[in-house]
Amino acid sequence: MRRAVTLIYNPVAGWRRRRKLIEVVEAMNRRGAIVTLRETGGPGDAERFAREAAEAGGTDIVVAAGGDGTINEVANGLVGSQLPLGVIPIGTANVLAIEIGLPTSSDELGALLLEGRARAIGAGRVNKRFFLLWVGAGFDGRLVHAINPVMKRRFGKLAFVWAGLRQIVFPGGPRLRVSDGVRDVVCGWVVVANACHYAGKFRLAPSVRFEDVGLVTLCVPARGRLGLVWAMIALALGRLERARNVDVLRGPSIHIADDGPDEVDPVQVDGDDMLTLPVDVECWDVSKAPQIRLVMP
Ligand SMILES: Nc1ncnc2c1ncn2[C@@H]1O[C@H](COP(=O)(O)OP(=O)(O)OP(=O)(O)O)[C@@H](O)[C@H]1O
Repeated sequence: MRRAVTLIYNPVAGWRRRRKLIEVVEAMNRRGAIVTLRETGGPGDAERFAREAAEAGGTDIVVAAGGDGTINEVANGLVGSQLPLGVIPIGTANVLAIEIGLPTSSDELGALLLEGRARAIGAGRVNKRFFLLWVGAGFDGRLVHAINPVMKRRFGKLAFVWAGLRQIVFPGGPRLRVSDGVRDVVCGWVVVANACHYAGKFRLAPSVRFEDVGLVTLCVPARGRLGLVWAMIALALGRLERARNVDVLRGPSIHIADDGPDEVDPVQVDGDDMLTLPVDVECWDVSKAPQIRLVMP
């Protein structure tokens, strides 16, 4: 059983879910764990805290308490160490928690973090940075870039809906060129997925299982209003991956670039506005080192 827990907490993640965090910490304390809390003050802190915990030693697990962006940072900080990564999902969308089926009961989650098995997971790398869920450009890169953090904190998922509607009403995103070395596709929205779920419980890529090796790249034509509305409906129905006008690439390395005039095109990584085009994405399966070890049910 793990006893020494480093808890990296993002106080601005999520939407009124602090109660959940307290309950899980209490559940771990009841089982004899000693929890050291580190609160982030801005982007980059979670990754640095995780790296410091790994270098200092004396901790059995590093737990990310926040949303998918915080988990991404902690995972990147732990890469190369043998320390397991645990998750307390208190973010806005919490897609990783849905994907791996984390228990919703705080007591069960506390027990899992201390006693659950840590498994090496397949992931992806984008411009040498690890991601667990997806990399997106075009429609969702712009959407995440446009989200106002104050609105997100205040209105939670509604902030995404609002930003999405704005993208649909005022379309005109970049033309993207996506290549896996074999095929070259031009589209308006691309998502490279290591997970099935997307933006909550939507099933973006039903053929992907988080536990399995491999990335799936969906190239969606959506640029104009009608195309975007169609893509949202297909996403809501879980049909995007199988739609006839969506090109699906399964190669292990993907290059994404702007096909139009020079613009700065934002790229979302695990739901955070993190990079700009062009990007190189590669599959990082469990046979490669270093690894990320995640505590999963
Ligand atoms: N004290 C802070 N002030 C402002 N931003 C912070 C602070 N600490 C961390 N951040 C940044 O907050 C961003 C959002 O965090 P995170 O993704 O975990 O939450 P979320 O967006 O609410 O959840 P989700 O990704 O599940 O929708 C991250 O990019 C992180 O770097």
